Amino acid sequence: MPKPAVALDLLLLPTWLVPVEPAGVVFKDHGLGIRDGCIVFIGPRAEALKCDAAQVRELPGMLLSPGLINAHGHAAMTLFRGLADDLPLMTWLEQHIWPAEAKWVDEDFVRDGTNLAIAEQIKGGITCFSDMYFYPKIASTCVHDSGLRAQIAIPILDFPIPGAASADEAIRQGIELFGDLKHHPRIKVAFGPHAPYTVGDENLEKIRVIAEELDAAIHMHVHETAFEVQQAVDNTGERPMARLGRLGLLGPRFQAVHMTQISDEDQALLVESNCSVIHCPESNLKLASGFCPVERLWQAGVNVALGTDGAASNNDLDLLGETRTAALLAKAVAGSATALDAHRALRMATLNGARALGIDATVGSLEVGKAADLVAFDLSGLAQQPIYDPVSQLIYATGRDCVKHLWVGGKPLLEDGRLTRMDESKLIATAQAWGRRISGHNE
Ligand SMILES: CSC[C@H]1O[C@@H](n2cnc3c(O)ncnc32)[C@H](O)[C@@H]1O
Ligand SMILES: [Zn+2]
Repeated sequence: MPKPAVALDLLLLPTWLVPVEPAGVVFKDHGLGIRDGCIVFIGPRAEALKCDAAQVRELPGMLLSPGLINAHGHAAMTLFRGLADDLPLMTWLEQHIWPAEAKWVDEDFVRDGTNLAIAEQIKGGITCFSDMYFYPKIASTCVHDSGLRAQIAIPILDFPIPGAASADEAIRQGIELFGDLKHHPRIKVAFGPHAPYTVGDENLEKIRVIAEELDAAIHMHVHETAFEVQQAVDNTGERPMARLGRLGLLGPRFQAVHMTQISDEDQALLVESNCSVIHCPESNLKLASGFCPVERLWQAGVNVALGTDGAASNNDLDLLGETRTAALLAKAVAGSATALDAHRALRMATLNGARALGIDATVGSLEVGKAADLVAFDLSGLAQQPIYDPVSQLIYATGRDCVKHLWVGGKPLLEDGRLTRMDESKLIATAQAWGRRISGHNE
């Protein structure tokens, strides 16, 4: 008896298929089949063509990979892009960004800024992002409407913030949003204590208890600069990582963003507790914050994911570019050209991000059974020729302008470089109107 043909909604036939898992593999002339939003088939082209596909899409000259995962950012800060450049972290935050946020951030700002960030990220090959910003309920509505996947981290500080008069209020809102979105297929809610220098022990303990009860992730800026660590040691005699360990916050659900300062004791804590580190190399470079020792962490077994940080400290949400920066910087920091090779860099931008966000059973690699979160990069242009290793070409010689198509859960959000659900000219006009208002040029 001949086997019945596999039924597919969509069959994709790229020149190269990079599954990320197994590591280091490139399949040439293979097909990937999607049914009900999931990957149900991966195999040689000849086998793929035997499937019973409702739609077949040839992708000549294209590399199909898992969608990129931007594991740290502040989406609505796109509207502050370029507002305060070339400054160190604390001057940038205390003298420019926090006053601007106090003046401008409201629900409309977050809606417009988040939609702009979502569109930029889709066009850049990102299928999932982590957001940590004010009015998280608004951001989650934007994500829901867009079709993208996201982790929404509830911002918590010891002082009032836009949308929450106290840390207790922010935590209450977080619990409510967590409950509302518990069964959402694309959105996960996490808790986002801002940083060790803005959240005291009392609130950190509350967050630990609630995150434990809900099995929720904790997403936090940690050890971003040497100044942060030195100030904590001077004031308390304890490094922030040691403090977080003592308070019981560290564990596999803990996402430590930045980590440019890592002593042997800090590294041991990361390894023992199985935390993820989220590396934001361009923000760290631009604010002169320091260098995360990515290769050392990777060799020690720490899961290192990648983030852009907000557009006010980067100044773009280009995770492909960020991956290139990470790969180059890792070599300089390790003093070794073999550090973070192109294949591992792509893994960091995909599967490691999924693992950090606790969604690696669903996304992060091209495997049968996972959701069809995919990006197709066009490598047929002259700047990519000739092609010896398509992954090397993607990381070292390709820009986000080569992103052609993108799917989340099998749904197309980008077709031939065009957004399918968002109006690009409206997004640009809205951002420009905010720019005129913020810069005081609003006649
Ligand atoms: C509570 S999250 C939003 C809060 O964080 C600020 N922020 C943006 N980028 C950074 C960074 O790199 N380090 C510390 N804080 C940052 C943002 O402006 C909001 O106030
Ligand atoms: Zn940040």
